[in-house]
Amino acid sequence: MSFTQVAIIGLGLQGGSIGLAIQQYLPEARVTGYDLDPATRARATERGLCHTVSESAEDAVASADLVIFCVPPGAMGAAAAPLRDAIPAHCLVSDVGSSKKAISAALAEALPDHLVIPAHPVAGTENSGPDAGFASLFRNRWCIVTPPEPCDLLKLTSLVHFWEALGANVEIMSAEHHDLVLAVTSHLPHLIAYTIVGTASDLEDVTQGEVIKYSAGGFRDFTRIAASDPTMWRDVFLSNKDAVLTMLQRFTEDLTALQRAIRVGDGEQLFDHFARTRAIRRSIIEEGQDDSRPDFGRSDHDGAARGKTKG
Ligand SMILES: NC(=O)c1ccc[n+]([C@@H]2O[C@H](COP(=O)([O-])OP(=O)(O)OC[C@H]3O[C@@H](n4cnc5c(N)ncnc54)[C@H](O)[C@@H]3O)[C@@H](O)[C@H]2O)c1
Ligand SMILES: O=C(O)C(=O)C[C@]1(C(=O)O)C=C[C@@H](O)C=C1
Repeated sequence: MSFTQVAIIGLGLQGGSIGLAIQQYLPEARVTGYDLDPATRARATERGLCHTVSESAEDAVASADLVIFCVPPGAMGAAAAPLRDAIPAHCLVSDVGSSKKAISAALAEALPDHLVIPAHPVAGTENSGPDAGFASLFRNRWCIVTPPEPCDLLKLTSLVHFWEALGANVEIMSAEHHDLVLAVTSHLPHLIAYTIVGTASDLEDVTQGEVIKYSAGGFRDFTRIAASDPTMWRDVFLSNKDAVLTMLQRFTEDLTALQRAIRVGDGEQLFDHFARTRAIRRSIIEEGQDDSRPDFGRSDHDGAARGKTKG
């Protein structure tokens, strides 16, 4: 079974990219959308992110067979609850939230009469809002699906096929496992970037502006990540608190070990550690997951995707 009427709630980076990707890769499907922000709805209409941008969420979902919530993690429940009666009974509900356990619970509570199969496309940029989306965002990227137990196998298969049609490689796992893995591969790196950029900025008083002025490659990479949307990332950390704190504890211990190696002059430990991490980077590139190459997976990127950072 393939979806013929997809409704997207939230028309920023993720919602806009899904809308454009459906129009490009699933031309037989119709896509409707809604965003709480009237300016975003207007811009979504101008950019053609959906076939129809509705003036109410109820209208957007009225004849949907798939509804995807693409709002910040902390807004999922509030966006879904008023739609309990408006979403057709047979319609599958999903989302794209960056954490899964808390969001799955919020959606299940808001929509107790519907089947909710949460998902997380591990694909994004530091940009947000209706100008940020592009059709090829999901190509060659992972999309992690975290079905409830038990789960309607036909609907699960349809959701997997949907993401594959948009170009993603789909992996299925539990919400708990997702949250642990993403805490270390995505959430912690963002926390580190937010910290180092804040620290460097605070140090500006001491260095009279030189930290920012002379910052080259390494720091610039951190500033890209630290420009990510504050609302979304506040919600990510609050909704994946336990896993992030577990990983942060481990990270702090490892950092302290390196700190000690520097203090006692243990060059061998430093060299061994850096050699190991360099090998990890190289294996990522060999697996074709390096997105530092220009236009990787973004060949039909329409230029608007590097839209301004919101927030
Ligand atoms: N940005 C990324 O790199 C990335 C990657 C994967 C998943 N995600 C997840 O995708 C979701 C959306 O992120 P994004 O980057 O597209 O954010 P975004 O800020 O670009 O878009 C979110 C949109 O949701 C709208 N919104 C907020 N509350 C709403 C409500 N109650 N009803 C309708 N619309 C509402 C906002 O007006 C905004 O336009 C988040 O849950 C995030 O965790 C983000
Ligand atoms: O490429 C980036 O800018 C991202 O931060 C994307 C990224 C990630 O950490 O990999 C961010 C959050 C997500 O939920 C998924 C993807």
